[in-house]
Amino acid sequence: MFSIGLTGGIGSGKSQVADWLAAWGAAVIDTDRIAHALTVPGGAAIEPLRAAFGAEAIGPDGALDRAWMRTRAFGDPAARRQLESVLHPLIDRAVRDQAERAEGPYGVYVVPLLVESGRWRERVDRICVVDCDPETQVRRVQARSGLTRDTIERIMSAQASRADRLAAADDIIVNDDSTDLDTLRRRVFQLHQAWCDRASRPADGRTTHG
Ligand SMILES: CC(C)(COP(=O)(O)OP(=O)(O)OC[C@H]1O[C@@H](n2cnc3c(N)ncnc32)[C@H](O)[C@@H]1O)[C@@H](O)C(=O)NCCC(=O)NCCS
Ligand SMILES: Nc1ncnc2c1ncn2[C@@H]1O[C@H](COP(=O)(O)OP(=O)(O)OP(=O)(O)O)[C@@H](O)[C@H]1O
Repeated sequence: MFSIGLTGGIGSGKSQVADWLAAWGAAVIDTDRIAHALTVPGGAAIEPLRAAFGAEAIGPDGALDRAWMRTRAFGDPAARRQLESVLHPLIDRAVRDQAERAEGPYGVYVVPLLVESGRWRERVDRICVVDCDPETQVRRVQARSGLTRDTIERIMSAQASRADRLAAADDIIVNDDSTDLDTLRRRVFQLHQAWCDRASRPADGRTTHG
């Protein structure tokens, strides 16, 4: 299936873009959602995380204590690597399972750490970056979650720079401070049409008429 890797920094607007693409029929596989599903009570990552980080990592309800883990993961690179070494193989397996069942004109993998991981370039046909200035990222995430500026900046500094992300992009969706939701939706719809068109052509890119 023709596939897009959709990425962008925290608060750039990936989920908003992915929600529209899913509503228009694309097969969306979201690694953030998978990561959340793995860490609910009884999720496949709970016992491995308890073993790696101790009982404190798991809340009284049996779910990952996200605030506890956020403080560790974005305060200490070694803790973040340990968390990723537990979660990323499980996320990868779930992505492959979902991809086998995916149906639609094309597939979209939503991957916050796509540029950072380096493994996605050969797995997707195009990389699409949702681009946003850092100040707008902070403002949006504060409005959405109430996290402090300091925490948001720590998360941003654990991610690829805006320049590195843009350098990896085949397609760019501008979603900066001056972009309202209607404008964003129009930009995303144009790309959706281009991808549907591209996906319906043979792999060598030729179009057959008549
Ligand atoms: C540390 C955790 C518990 C914090 O949970 P919290 O509910 O605060 O954040 P949430 O999971 O909704 O992530 C919000 C955003 O943070 C960023 N982020 C998450 N994990 C990472 C990471 N390892 N490195 C850099 N940025 C990250 C992404 O932009 C993500 O969209 C959580 O982010 C987590 O489990 N991360 C490890 C899994 C992972 O690497 N996920 C990202 C891609 S699959
Ligand atoms: N152009 C826009 N105008 C107004 N609000 C927006 C715009 N783009 C995104 N938002 C809002 O900003 C917040 C962040 O967007 P979204 O959750 O889609 O980002 P994300 O890239 O998925 O973030 P994360 O990496 O944290 O998962 C959301 O509350 C979303 O509704």
